[in-house]
Amino acid sequence: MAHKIFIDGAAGTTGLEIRQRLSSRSDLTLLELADSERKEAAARARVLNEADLVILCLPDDAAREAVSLIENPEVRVVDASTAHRTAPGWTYGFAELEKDSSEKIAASKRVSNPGCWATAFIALVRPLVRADLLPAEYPVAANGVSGYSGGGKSMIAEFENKDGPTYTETVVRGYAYTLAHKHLPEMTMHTGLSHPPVLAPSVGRFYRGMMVEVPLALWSLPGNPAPRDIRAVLEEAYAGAKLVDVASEGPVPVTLDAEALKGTNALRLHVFGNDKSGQVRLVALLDNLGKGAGGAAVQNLNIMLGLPETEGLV
Ligand SMILES: NC(=O)C1=CN([C@@H]2O[C@H](COP(=O)(O)OP(=O)(O)OC[C@H]3O[C@@H](n4cnc5c(N)ncnc54)[C@H](OP(=O)(O)O)[C@@H]3O)[C@@H](O)[C@H]2O)C=CC1
Ligand SMILES: CC(=O)N[C@@H](CCC(=O)OP(=O)(O)O)C(=O)O
Repeated sequence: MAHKIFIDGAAGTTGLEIRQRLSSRSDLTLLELADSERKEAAARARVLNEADLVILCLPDDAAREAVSLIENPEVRVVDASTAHRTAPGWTYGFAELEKDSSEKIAASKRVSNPGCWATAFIALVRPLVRADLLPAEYPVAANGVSGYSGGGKSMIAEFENKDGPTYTETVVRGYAYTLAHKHLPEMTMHTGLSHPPVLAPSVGRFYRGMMVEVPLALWSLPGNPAPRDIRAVLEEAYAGAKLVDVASEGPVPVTLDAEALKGTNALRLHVFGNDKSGQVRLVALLDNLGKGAGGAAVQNLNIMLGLPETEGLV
């Protein structure tokens, strides 16, 4: 029998993406609410408790509320918001991260979907911390640019709705100058770093796609690792993964495009190094709505329901 799935927040940016990925699948039945009911707690509570698995594509407070409305102990949850990414009792839904991540996701009733900046950063840094190439105390920084769909409907309106009150002509803008970006807690916890990284994000005038960079001065690390040591650790960490790969060491590209993986569920890691200067630039490319949100949520759903990990994805 088909598994019953409810997407709470199905009319939002992430919800629509996920709906699109699931709607043609014959192994799933989507439970849906009429537009007039989609924000009514009683109607949501009914379908939240009827489903085998729910995906929350809501602002953080509404995601917490949705979890509180679930009384049926059989219902399984994938939360795409920031609300539960470091919460006890929740499994971090990054299937490729640790050798047993997929197994833990499969066994869990509560799975939090990683943030898009966090996905890129953790993918690059966690294997290096685990291999002791990067000491947990090391002061790591990261920068990058995301498409504006990363900010959901309100940011999409800022960039697209010419007649709206928040419209902007901006091409690239930095943000998070409070040094308190909402992904920092998960970035710290799930890499094993002792301190939050310094994150310098920006958003650009393109809909989807992102590029995140972690520059490292290898000469300052214990044991003076070479760029090839960093590459070897990352290649080993993601060997066999279908959605994450380390770009092969070929001719160094002149430029990289933040939109390179838009429309895909892939996460590609690049290692650019210079042996003489003892420096590397680690770069992750992904689609914020793919492996950065909807793609990862569908991957987690597949794993939790015992379906092939990449069903409906590649
Ligand atoms: N966009 C992205 O790239 C990513 C987003 N996420 C996370 O996914 C979640 C959704 O984000 P996103 O899709 O971008 O945001 P959107 O603003 O595009 O969508 C949120 C949806 O939730 C609906 N909603 C708000 N409050 C309630 C409520 N109380 N009950 C039911 N529905 C409600 C909104 O309704 P209405 O349409 O009326 O406004 C909207 O449709 C967020 O937590 C976000 O942080 C995670 C990774 C990446
Ligand atoms: C461009 C932009 O504003 N992006 C959002 C993150 C999008 C995202 O992935 O946030 P969650 O995963 O936490 O929902 C931001 O940096 O706040």
